[in-house]
Amino acid sequence: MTVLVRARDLSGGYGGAPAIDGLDFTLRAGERVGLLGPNGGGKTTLFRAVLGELPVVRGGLAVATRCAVVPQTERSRLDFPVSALDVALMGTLARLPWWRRPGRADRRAACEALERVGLGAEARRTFGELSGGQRQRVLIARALVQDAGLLLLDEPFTGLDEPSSRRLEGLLAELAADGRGLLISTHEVDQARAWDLVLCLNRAQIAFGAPDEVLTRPVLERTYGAQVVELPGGGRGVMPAHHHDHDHEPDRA
Ligand SMILES: Nc1ncnc2c1ncn2[C@@H]1O[C@H](COP(=O)(O)OP(=O)(O)OP(=O)(O)O)[C@@H](O)[C@H]1O
Repeated sequence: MTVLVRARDLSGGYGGAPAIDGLDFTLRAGERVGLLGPNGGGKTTLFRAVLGELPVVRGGLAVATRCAVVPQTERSRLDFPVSALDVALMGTLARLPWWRRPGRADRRAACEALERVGLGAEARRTFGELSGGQRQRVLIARALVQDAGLLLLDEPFTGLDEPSSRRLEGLLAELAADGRGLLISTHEVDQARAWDLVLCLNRAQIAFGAPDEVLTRPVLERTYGAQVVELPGGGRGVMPAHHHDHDHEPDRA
């Protein structure tokens, strides 16, 4: 399969110590790669490197396709009176010269993308009135209109209920089957199990490979520090960083 992203000993950051250090991975067309890491682990920084927004300090990063970001909908402005179609149509702006307004063909492409994500009937609805899962799918439609071969999804399952999550998972599987690459950031271990490959990142690359091989207790503990806990009733959880970060001294008797 075509290689879309290849990182070799990649390090980059914001001028001080590297925020990502020594990354080695390959993402091919048709693959869904989960990007797992704690707060501040470098997930957003890696996205920015892939988008070409961050100078590479060391190593190499080759990106062989157009990329589009699918942001968290919580961070999107929800009080604009824009329709789902308007948001999808924004995807055409990346392709148009600055002096051209979107035309009929662009509107058709935006409508088709909304159909593709199962929201053809919601095109006229106000973006902010849609459910979280629907907004996420509109933002995916926008990325499809950008004709992106690689989608960078920033914690797309945050705040979604179970049916919306299943539906989104199904859509991501279809997009991968179409030959797109997906890089999907998440805090959640169980979410990462759903993907073809997982990249564990805590500034340095901790592991990269199939979920069964990668998501072991030692790897998770190195990814999250000491934050992996056994859950009552079985399974493992990762404590959110703010529950036990260094800001709080342990109680002393
Ligand atoms: N614009 C910036 N300038 C300087 N340092 C930055 C900048 N953005 C991020 N950093 C630093 O780079 C490191 C990695 O941050 P990054 O946002 O990539 O992590 P993340 O995994 O996306 O975290 P989160 O899950 O909380 O979004 C952090 O130490 C952060 O403080």
